[in-house]
Amino acid sequence: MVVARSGHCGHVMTQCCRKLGHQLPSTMALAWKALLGQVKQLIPPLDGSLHKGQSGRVGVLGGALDYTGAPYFAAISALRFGCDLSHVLCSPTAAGAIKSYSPDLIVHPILREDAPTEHVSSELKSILSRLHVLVIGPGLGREPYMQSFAKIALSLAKQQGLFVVLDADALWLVGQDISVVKGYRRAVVTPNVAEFARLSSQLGIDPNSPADKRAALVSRALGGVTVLQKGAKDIISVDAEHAETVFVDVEGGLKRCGGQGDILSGTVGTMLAWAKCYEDGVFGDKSLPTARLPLLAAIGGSTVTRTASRRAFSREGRGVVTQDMLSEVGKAFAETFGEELQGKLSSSSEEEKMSDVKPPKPASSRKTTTATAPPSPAKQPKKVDVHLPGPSPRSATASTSKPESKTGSPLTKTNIKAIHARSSSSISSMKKVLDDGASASPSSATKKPASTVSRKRMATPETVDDNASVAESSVMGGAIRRTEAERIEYFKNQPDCAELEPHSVKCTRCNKTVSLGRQRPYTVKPWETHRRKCDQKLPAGSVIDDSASVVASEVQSTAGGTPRGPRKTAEERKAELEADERAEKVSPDQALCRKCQKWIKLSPKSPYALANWTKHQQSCGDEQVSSRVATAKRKIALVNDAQAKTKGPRFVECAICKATIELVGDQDYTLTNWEQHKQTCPAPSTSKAKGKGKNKAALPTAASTAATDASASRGVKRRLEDADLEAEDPDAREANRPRKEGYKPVQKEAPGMFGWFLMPFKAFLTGFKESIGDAASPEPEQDVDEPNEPEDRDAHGPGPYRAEVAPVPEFTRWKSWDWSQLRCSFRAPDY
Ligand SMILES: NC(=O)C1=CN([C@@H]2O[C@H](COP(=O)(O)OP(=O)(O)OC[C@H]3O[C@@H](n4cnc5c(N)ncnc54)[C@H](OP(=O)(O)O)[C@@H]3O)[C@@H](O)[C@H]2O)[C@@H](O)CC1
Ligand SMILES: Nc1ncnc2c1ncn2[C@@H]1O[C@H](COP(=O)(O)OP(=O)(O)OP(=O)(O)O)[C@@H](O)[C@H]1O
Repeated sequence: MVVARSGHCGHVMTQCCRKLGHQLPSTMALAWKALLGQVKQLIPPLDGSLHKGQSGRVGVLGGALDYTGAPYFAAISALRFGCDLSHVLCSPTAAGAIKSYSPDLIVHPILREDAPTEHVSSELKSILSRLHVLVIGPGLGREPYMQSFAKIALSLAKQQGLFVVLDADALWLVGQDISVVKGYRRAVVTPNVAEFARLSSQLGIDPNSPADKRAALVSRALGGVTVLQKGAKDIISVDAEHAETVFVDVEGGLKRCGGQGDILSGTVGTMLAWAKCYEDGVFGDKSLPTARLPLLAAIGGSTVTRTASRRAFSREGRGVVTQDMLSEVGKAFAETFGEELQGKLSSSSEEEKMSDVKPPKPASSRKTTTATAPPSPAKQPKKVDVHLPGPSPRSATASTSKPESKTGSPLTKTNIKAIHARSSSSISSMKKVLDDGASASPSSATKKPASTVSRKRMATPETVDDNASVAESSVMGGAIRRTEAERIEYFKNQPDCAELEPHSVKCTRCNKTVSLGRQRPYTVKPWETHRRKCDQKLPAGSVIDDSASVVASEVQSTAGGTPRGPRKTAEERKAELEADERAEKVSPDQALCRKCQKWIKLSPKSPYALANWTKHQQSCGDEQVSSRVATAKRKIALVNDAQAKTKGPRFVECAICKATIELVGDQDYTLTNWEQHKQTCPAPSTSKAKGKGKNKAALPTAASTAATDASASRGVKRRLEDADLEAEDPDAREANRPRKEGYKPVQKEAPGMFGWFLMPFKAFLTGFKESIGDAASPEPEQDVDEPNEPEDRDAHGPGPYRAEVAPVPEFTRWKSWDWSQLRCSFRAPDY
């Protein structure tokens, strides 16, 4: 492993060759571990706390007639790596095959060669809005229509701020038009040898430049896009404000069967999906700067993919195929990041499961010949005993009662030292990591699982990091001791501190006095603990560690937060609230949210307190949650709109004038244009259609609209077309219609005395006959509008489907009733 990192004004390069294994200077090993530790911070906890989708929703765009394996490999490896949902967006020519490979994949055959671009675009937009990352390229091919859809998808992904991986034929697209990705730093390109050579020459990179610097040059030429140059060693480089290059030469398999690059794109994709969740605050502490997330994701994906390749090759040797790698991905993950991150239940059954994750057999007992894969000590599975990544502040807080962080890293004093070795700011270079790491003894860095001793220690502020700086503790729970003067200085630099006393300090944020303990003056730990709690109570966007950490400020800038300066006065808060466009009305103790029209209570104590408001805006502005409900409501409105003949998320066809109205807006089913059209349509209202003859045929019923809704855009046939309605009695569907002139009331004689007596029994019999008739009616089903496919119902929720009532049998049928039929009809159905 070689890690190089350079700033603009200097160049720091440290070599750490993993091939030397135990001979490595401990500092080098620690550098790699520190890097992996940062990667680990992107791994979501596997403790049941997250719901479906929060561990990543990955999309793979690719798959045409020739290539069905590539998108499958990418999408399934994303799942095997640990994402929750994996979608494939492909051509219908590939969809059937991909679906048949795995029921775990969600396959959207939307890239139809003959489909209007705007329809595909609208469908892409809808799907992309549900993803965390889009991998473009595996099996994409170079047919113009696939390339053009890929271009649209990339542009939509950029609009939505998605992370993207560009692989295989998507790199062809990039080569044709560099501007599609230039400057988009949430992209990772993963060229193989041939693709890299092509891309470099397209970008005008000097072919005589040093081979290990070319990835950086490509990254720079692409405006800071992360480059993962695949090869005997993977070179991962980003060259933007800060330049960083990481060489991953973790041992891979010896066979280069096709599809391994697709696996890599899937694993990097999942890491990026996690990065998105991390960035959104779903888990973790947001301490990693956004700018580094693609690089870290690439390191994680590359390391695990190569390890999976090695494991599969160890099993199968020359006969290895890419499919063999799939079952190794999870194990390679455990090998890379530690088994505890692969998920552990407390039950013994689960321990059995985890015991499957065995290190490969010693070389002598491996299937592969030792001649082709001679194992060296360094090539033994890497056992990550040291957990360098800092637990999130939350986990660290929790550690008093629970010795392991959320991500499972045991918190020992050794670890804390090692954790401290990790750079806490983007200014600090890998050199700092190495220097710090050097001070930690290698033996201590490689042993000691979490012990009760360390747990106990963790619980005692004095013995742990009562003096750690906020930057250090928030990032890694560091442990350094400071003099009293330094501690006082530390408090002075805290923007939320007031009324500092040796054993107490006031938090201006919550107005509480925080006790600093009696043991030592100006102890930092209790204050930090308080701050973390205080931070958690406030929305994530405003939880900014403004203690001068560049990391924090970078995170803050990406989270769109504003730094917390000195406490604002009521006047200032009022001004801020009034200037906030999202607030329609403002009063000292409440504000009306323009978006959801709810009054948000501020604080009864302090006027114009902003915490609740900010909190509300976060959830109200949460596209994922609220917009889905709103979209569903708009869709239902459209489904029940008789004037909407066919409809999709981005268009409606008017049943009257047959015009197709484009639904323009950020969200699907934005009905503004449609409502406008209804106002101006030649025969706009439903009432006109009713009974007047000329327009009525154009209006399908709500029921038929519902039945055809989701299928309409997908070309599924509709049953009740206009023609059917025309044939029907025009009045047949009106509930209350006036009697016509020809109406004659039914003439019936009044029953006699005995008749009155029998009446209830007759009524009962009639009802009974009818119900039997319904149940046993041998009539075949007639022209029943099939409800939407179950898939559609699942996707869009229940709609107003038409209830079909079987025709009531005639009395003649009752007369010739065969009781044996009755018995049959009541038999439980034979499934
Ligand atoms: N099962 C499936 O469905 C799979 C589908 N796949 C999909 O296929 C599509 C095309 O992808 P591709 O990489 O095969 O490019 P392609 O244009 O055929 O290669 C052009 C020429 O470049 C060279 N060359 C390639 N790689 C090289 C290397 N690493 N190192 C050195 N040279 C290398 C080599 O030329 P040579 O020099 O050997 O003549 C090769 O003939 C893409 O969509 C991909 O996703 C694959 O993922 C595999 C599994
Ligand atoms: N010589 C090598 N030794 C070890 N690992 C390698 C070597 N070359 C590539 N790899 C690894 O194999 C994986 C796929 O790289 P490769 O160059 O085969 O991609 P690709 O050609 O795009 O694959 P695909 O066949 O899916 O298109 C990467 O993880 C890479 O690290």
